[in-house]
Amino acid sequence: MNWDDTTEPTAAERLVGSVADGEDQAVEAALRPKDLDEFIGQEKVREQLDLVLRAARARGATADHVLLSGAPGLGKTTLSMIIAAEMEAPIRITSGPAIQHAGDLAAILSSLQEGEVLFLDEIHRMSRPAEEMLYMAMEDFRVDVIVGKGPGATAIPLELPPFTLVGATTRAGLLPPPLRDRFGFTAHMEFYEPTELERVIHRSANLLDVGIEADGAAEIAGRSRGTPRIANRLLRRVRDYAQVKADGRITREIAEAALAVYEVDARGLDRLDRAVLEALLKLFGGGPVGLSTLAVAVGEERETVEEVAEPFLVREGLLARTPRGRVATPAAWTHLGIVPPGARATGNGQGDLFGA
Ligand SMILES: Nc1ncnc2c1ncn2[C@@H]1O[C@H](COP(=O)(O)OP(=O)(O)OP(=O)(O)O)[C@@H](O)[C@H]1O
Ligand SMILES: [Mg+2]
Repeated sequence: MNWDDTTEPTAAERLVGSVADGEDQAVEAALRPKDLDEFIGQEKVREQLDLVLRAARARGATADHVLLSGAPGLGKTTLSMIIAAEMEAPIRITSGPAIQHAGDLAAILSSLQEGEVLFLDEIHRMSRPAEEMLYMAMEDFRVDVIVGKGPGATAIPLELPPFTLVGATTRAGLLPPPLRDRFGFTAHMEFYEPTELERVIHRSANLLDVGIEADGAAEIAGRSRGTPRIANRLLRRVRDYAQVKADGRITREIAEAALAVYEVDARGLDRLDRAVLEALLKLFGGGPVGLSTLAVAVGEERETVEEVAEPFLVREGLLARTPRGRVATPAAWTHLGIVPPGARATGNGQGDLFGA
């Protein structure tokens, strides 16, 4: 399998997908917190980063290199911009896939100003030669520029001004250890708690000039899969609904009705997630069942089920991957409101869906 591609497979335009779509990109800049105080949640990361940056400022030095790792939409790009803002330094933004040749990187590095923040998104997707050049740049603030080809090629050493590299990756495990080790500080971003997402939603609603009640924000937060990007996206869709179907104000009822239209359920599962779970429960008695069989049952590609639907179901404790196949957890039966076949003899007063 080719793990080089970090984008999710196409489960076309999922409302609960965590990777940014075009609309997200257009509006996200306006919703980004500008400094550490405004950045919600991630308490540990904020506290540690605050120390790193304060200490550097006090020394009048350039901050150490920072690696940000975490799932899409948790705030890595946002934090990189905050780091630059807190250091009152300019920021240069590029990404691993944009750096094909070591020369591309040399050109960027050699044009950095002293103290500048270089944000290297998707750093795990950089080419090998560029990566090796980066090792030296990070450690010694120096690069060797190769001039000429073949036997006549010579390496010309080039001094660089001190800079701060901020690398971001959704897959820290894919980074070669020599690269990982050259970061002075690594921040692991976690999924957000619902109460934190409520604060994200209130803040965004405020910026978008949308009226929202506490209940309404809580309802959206609970369906946002621990991800600010998804919270902001659901907020925009609920806002649309509130404007068209009501007076524009977001209440719990409005949020529920809007998200029912978009088929995002109370735990943030969408149609695909539910289809997978439903097939597992109804057709295979909760499993174990092989991935391929499950995929055929829901009419999707294996990869779509495995990479798009399953990670969240596993994270939520609704599905388990076992050596014998996929298995539903008790929480899955509860969530879909289906009584497991073995449970009817217990006579606990629940409806018997399977006949007497
Ligand atoms: N802690 C936070 N507080 C408030 N808003 C946040 C926070 N983290 C992220 N956001 C919002 O979520 C959106 C996505 O964040 P961002 O682009 O920084 O994610 P990312 O981790 O860089 O994602 P990707 O891996 O796709 O590049 C932004 O609009 C940002 O405003
Ligand atoms: Mg980003």
